[in-house]
Amino acid sequence: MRIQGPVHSNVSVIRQRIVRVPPALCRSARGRTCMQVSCVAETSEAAKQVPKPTAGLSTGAYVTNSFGAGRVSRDSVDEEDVLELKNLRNYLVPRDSPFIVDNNHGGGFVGDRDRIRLHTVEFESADSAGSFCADGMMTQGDEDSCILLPEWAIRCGPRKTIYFDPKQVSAAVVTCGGLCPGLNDVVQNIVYTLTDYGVPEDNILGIRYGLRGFYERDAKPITLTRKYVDGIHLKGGTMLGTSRGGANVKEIVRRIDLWGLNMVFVVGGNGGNAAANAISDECEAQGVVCTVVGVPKSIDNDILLIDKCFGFETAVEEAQRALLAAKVEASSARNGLGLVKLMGRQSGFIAMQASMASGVADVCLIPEIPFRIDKLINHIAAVFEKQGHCVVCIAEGAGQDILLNGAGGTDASGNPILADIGIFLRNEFKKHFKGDADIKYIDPSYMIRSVPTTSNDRIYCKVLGQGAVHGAFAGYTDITVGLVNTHYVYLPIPMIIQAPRKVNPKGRRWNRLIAAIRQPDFS
Ligand SMILES: Nc1ncnc2c1ncn2[C@@H]1O[C@H](COP(=O)(O)OP(=O)(O)OP(=O)(O)O)[C@@H](O)[C@H]1O
Ligand SMILES: O=P(O)(O)OC[C@H]1O[C@](O)(CO)[C@@H](O)[C@@H]1O
Repeated sequence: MRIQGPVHSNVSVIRQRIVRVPPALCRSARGRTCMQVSCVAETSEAAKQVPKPTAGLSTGAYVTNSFGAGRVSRDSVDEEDVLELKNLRNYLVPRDSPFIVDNNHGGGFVGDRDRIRLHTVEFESADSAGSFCADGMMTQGDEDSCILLPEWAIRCGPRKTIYFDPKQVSAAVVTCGGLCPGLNDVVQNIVYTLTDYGVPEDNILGIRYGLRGFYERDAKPITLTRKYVDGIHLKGGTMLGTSRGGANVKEIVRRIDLWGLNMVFVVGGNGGNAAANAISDECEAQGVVCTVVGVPKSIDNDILLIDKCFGFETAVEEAQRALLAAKVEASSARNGLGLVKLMGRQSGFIAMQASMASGVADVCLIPEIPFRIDKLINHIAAVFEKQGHCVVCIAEGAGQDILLNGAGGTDASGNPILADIGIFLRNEFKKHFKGDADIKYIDPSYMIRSVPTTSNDRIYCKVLGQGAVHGAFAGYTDITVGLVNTHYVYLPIPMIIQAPRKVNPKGRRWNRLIAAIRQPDFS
């Protein structure tokens, strides 16, 4: 549907204002400055200086910084202390959900004001581990990048009132970026849920080979019927195909308009969600009424706020197998050194979790924490001394600063092309230990991300696929769906794409690992 003039989505006005946050919120960040939200020191004098909410800004309402938001008061939470979502409801006609006849199979519905708490831990003091940025999220893995968040996020799920006539829906599904276990599962469940609502099968398009498939002549979209997607979850990869680059947003929106699409589902990572956001903005600018919903996919697990991305658990399962193989090889040789390189361009979640899960890693190196080769080699020598062999796990993005000839440049999507730290380390180890160590190097990267999902991930993908469609029928746009604090929520895309999520070097998870493997500081 096209309307005259730009679409002004029915989002309540977001007030661009930087606030001084009252002391209660700064308990864990005493005296520090949070990014874009200045925290007031915890003194009564400072407390007096906290400005009163201005007219129109009700107590407990939230105020935004770049996109995140700072709570005004913990004690006066009201409906507005929530991560707001854009919607197109002003341009759509509300109607009953088709599932209302049997009360959604007896299971009931989710209300628009159902919400999930974002701040779940109450810390005793600023000394408690993880207390810094307790009421927000860190975008850079360091303390200065803390962005405060409101108290609540809107709950994901089916609504009693929907804003599209299912018979009039024309939808498209696209997968983009690198592979990740579960892509097919998500596509399948989007198709199943759309047709459950009553969307005609002929009206569901699968876009081929990523975003370029919207407009490239040699990759025509396919029609996604239930039969077509039956059983695709048993295979790895994506039956739609994927690619990097090719995000010509104007051209994409031209096709959306031409084909009369009113729902677009983008299954992608930080890049794919940035594309979804750009498409949503362009639709708005061109007056094209089309809801754009992201499903966050990242084998690196680097999406802000989301507990874990789909496919990540499967990836860890596969990755730890490589570590187990390295252990067998290493422990069968005198001074055996098993070196495993895992994916993780900017975030070391796979390496950290696989190291922890395997129980065999002696060293784990991740992009977030710099290391010195001499210190690393000294430690490996000490491990040889103690147990006769050593297993080292390294994320591909680790140690880029020490590589003499970085690969440089960017891929078609603008992601940095990394130099191969695995090969580099193997050569350094060979140079140093000469014949005194038996080095086995394993790089299972593409094997890990090409497998089908484990059962937990399969279930997760089902919920995400269903949730994405429920969100679209609810009239929301520019949203993504994910698990946050173990509940399913809708999040505004601009909030999650501010930066890739990183391992917190001072967080409990990393701390647990280095304590378990007795890893010293290599910096
Ligand atoms: N800022 C952006 N605006 C519009 N499109 C973008 C933007 N960033 C990336 N894209 C597009 O989104 C698509 C996916 O991006 P990218 O290749 O970076 O993978 P991703 O979605 O981040 O997944 P992965 O985690 O596998 O890297 C590409 O087609 C890319 O051109
Ligand atoms: O070789 P490709 O397909 O560009 O993907 C490699 C990248 O994709 C990811 O799997 C996900 O972003 C990274 O870990 C990795 O660096």
